[in-house]
Amino acid sequence: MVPSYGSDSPSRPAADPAVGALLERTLAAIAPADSGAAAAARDRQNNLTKPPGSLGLLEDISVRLAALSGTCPPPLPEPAAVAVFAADHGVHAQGVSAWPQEVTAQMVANFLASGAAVNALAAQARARVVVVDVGVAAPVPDADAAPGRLKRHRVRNGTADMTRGPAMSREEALRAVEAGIRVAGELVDDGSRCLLTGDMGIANTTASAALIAVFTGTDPNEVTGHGAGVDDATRRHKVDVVRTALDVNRPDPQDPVGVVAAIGGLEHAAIAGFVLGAAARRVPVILDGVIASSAALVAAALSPEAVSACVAGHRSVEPGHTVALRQLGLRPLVDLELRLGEGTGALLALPLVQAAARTLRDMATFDSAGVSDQQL
Ligand SMILES: Cc1cc2ncn([C@H]3O[C@H](COP(=O)(O)O)[C@@H](O)[C@H]3O)c2cc1C
Ligand SMILES: O=C(O)c1cccnc1
Repeated sequence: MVPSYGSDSPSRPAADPAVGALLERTLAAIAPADSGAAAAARDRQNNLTKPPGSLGLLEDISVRLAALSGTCPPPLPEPAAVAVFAADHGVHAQGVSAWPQEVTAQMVANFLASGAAVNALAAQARARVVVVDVGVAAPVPDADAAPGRLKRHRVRNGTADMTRGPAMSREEALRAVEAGIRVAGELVDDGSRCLLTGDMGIANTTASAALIAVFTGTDPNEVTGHGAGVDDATRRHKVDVVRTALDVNRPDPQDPVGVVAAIGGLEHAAIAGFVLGAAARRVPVILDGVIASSAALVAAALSPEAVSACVAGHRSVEPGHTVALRQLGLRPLVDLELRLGEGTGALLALPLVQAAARTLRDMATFDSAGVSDQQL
């Protein structure tokens, strides 16, 4: 069936009644974290051969993994897969990026040729890379040239300019969310036990700032950064562009799909779905930078329980990232002053998440090792 684009407003129901059903099923499948498994993990941590609490944040992560899986010890979060969701942005026409829009499609080709930072770091962390075209504005390489590595879920050729009206229709946003859910499900069905978010979309830090401003109620100036390298004057212009987009669309945070349709990107919608899909399958999802965390705000607005599946991989230098993480209640694992995206920060955190599960699973207890647990 050929989907109809651009006809329905984001505040009205989707025109195709089948669109949205997968999202509804996914939201219904997300269950609260298992407090019994969390208590068992906390208890086990306190009986392992180390001073209680000495593994710091790794202990907290191990408890979160147990609560998510409902078992103690939880399964090791491996093998891992990073999904790089790629899309273009109509707001690029407002001069908000230092880079031409074609770079999105060119970088997709680079990902498929294994030449990008995400590929190098995925090789280092032994993670699989899949690239998902949810809305690139130009042709991308033939999927046959990269079997199993390119997933075609293009909803439209980039969004419309959000300073002139909604970036996309509600139906398009739902299609992108459902593409993300599908990708998460396919990766888990293929054996992945840890999912990582990645993004590629020139101008997507502008849409991210708009999403974070709406969901956190923060002034756009506080959440808009330099992205992939704009100067200070252009950053100030980006703030004005975000303000205009909010004035024109008046997004309502009570309607998360409407918000992402109005001022988000297709990759934001898809990453929100990816997070929800991971949560429904009770598989951890490591969030990358500001794009991922702005998309996680959409997911959290649809299902607060979905945050239980999320680990914040890192803190990027984008100011909105810190604001979004605070709202999500997530503490980033590494802070290397990255400002790249693609999934790089999530991949750097992956060995730490795996270490958290492995220490909980593999260490001896005071009893089993015959070590005294009595402190002086
Ligand atoms: C060569 C290149 C590779 C990238 N990989 C990720 N990004 C990152 O930068 C873009 C967002 O920044 P802005 O909003 O300022 O355009 C996104 O594509 C993001 O993934 C890249 C950007 C460039 C130029
Ligand atoms: O925070 C990020 O992930 C980021 C920052 C700048 C450009 N792209 C991504």
